[in-house]
Amino acid sequence: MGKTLTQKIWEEHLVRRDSTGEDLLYVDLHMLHEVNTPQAFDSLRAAGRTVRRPELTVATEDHNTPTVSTSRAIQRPDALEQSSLLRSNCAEFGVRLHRLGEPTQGIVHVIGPELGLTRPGMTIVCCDSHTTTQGAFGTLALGIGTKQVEHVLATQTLSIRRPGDMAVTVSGRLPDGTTAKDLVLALIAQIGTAGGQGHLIEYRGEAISRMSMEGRMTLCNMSVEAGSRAGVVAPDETTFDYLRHRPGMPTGADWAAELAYWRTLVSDDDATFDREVDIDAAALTPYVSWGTNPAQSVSLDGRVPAPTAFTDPAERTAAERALAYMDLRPGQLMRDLAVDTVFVGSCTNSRIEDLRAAAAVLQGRKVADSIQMIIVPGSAAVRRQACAEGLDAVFTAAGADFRQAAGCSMCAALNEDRLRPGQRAASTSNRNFEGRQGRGSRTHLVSPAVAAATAVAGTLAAPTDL
Ligand SMILES: CC(C)[C@H](C(=O)O)[C@@H](O)C(=O)O
Ligand code: SF4
Repeated sequence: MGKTLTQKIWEEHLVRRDSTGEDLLYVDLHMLHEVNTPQAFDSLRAAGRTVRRPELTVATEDHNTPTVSTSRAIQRPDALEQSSLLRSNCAEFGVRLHRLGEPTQGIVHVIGPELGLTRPGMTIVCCDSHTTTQGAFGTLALGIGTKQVEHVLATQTLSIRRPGDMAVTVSGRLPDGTTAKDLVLALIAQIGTAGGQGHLIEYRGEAISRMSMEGRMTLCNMSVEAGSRAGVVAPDETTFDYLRHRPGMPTGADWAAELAYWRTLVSDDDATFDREVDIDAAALTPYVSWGTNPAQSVSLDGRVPAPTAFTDPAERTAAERALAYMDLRPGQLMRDLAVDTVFVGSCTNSRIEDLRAAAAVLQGRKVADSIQMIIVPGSAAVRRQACAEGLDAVFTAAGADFRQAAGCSMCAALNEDRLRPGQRAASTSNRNFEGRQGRGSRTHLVSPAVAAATAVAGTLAAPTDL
């Protein structure tokens, strides 16, 4: 019987299978950031162990770091402690750390691909749920917890039960102005936040083949918001073109050999999936979230739903609670909702293509007086590229605040960038949970183009509304 892409990668990395059904997988790349890691290093030290493969372990500073300047000190004492522990732990155990201020620093899921660390067929783990992002390269990229981080540090292996395979086939083409972000919000609205639970999602179909690497990363990034352990896209010419000139890529015959292997990383025609979902790309429109989980999303053309529209009692209760928290009434037009803040950033949408999309809308326009717009690059390299293309001038002329330093920023409000209680944001991030962008904050998840159009209009808007 044929194999799926994830089966192929899994088998290639299988060290052994134990009697309980747990598999021990070899890990090709272990990524770290300041959150969730101090305890793992403490336990490692207490057990008298070292990092088994420091050269396959890479760290960056992203969650707690300031964005106004690379030289600003971290303000929150606990965040400062976490960050200094990452620095001392990396120094002690010989792990390469991409520090704030270095040209290679950035959000962990943004720098992996950028630095050529992420390659098809690899297993990648990181102490962060959105590690799924890197599945866009045909890698098995999994988020892990602190206990597992310690295990991987010590052994370079991960103990894990194999999830099922799920195919999401997106046929047809996305209409102009509808992006990977809209697709993934529509998908999660359709299948729910548990729709991918117990599965690894493979995205396939014409719309995926036509999608840029940035778009595929956005899609795979939010796979975890559908409850899935990972999202993957089979590598193709788009992937190879993205990787060809990355640092450390092989050249000549070695590149040809890599390519030949990477081309085998596709699901066989007769491979079977445990669950299949089909989506018609042509029927999609820009999507926005109205509630407090990503599944509570509708078309921008739509209205805030009434809780009575949900037949499932749990969903109805969740909708009631979300409307109260978000201060919304059933029937309100999404386009009528005014926001205070627009945030373009996060590992979902902070890459160069996202910044270009925002700049294309802001070009020759002004951010509304009522709005604060902040744009935070996903990495120092994205910022340099944006400046080289003159996007910084577009942002500044429009009245947006293009931050100096890369990081997670207002996505999770672990640094100083946060909303005040009751403030409403259009945000290109991936989570709209209660309090996610600061205590009492209200988040509407959107694409970069919708974010920028909203900044100009003052209310949720698409570029075509301007
Ligand atoms: C802090 C980190 C562990 C967390 C995650 O795992 O995703 C964060 O990145 C998030 O997005 O909520
Ligand atoms: S940008 Fe947001 S979602 Fe991504 S890793 Fe940082 S906090 Fe998590």
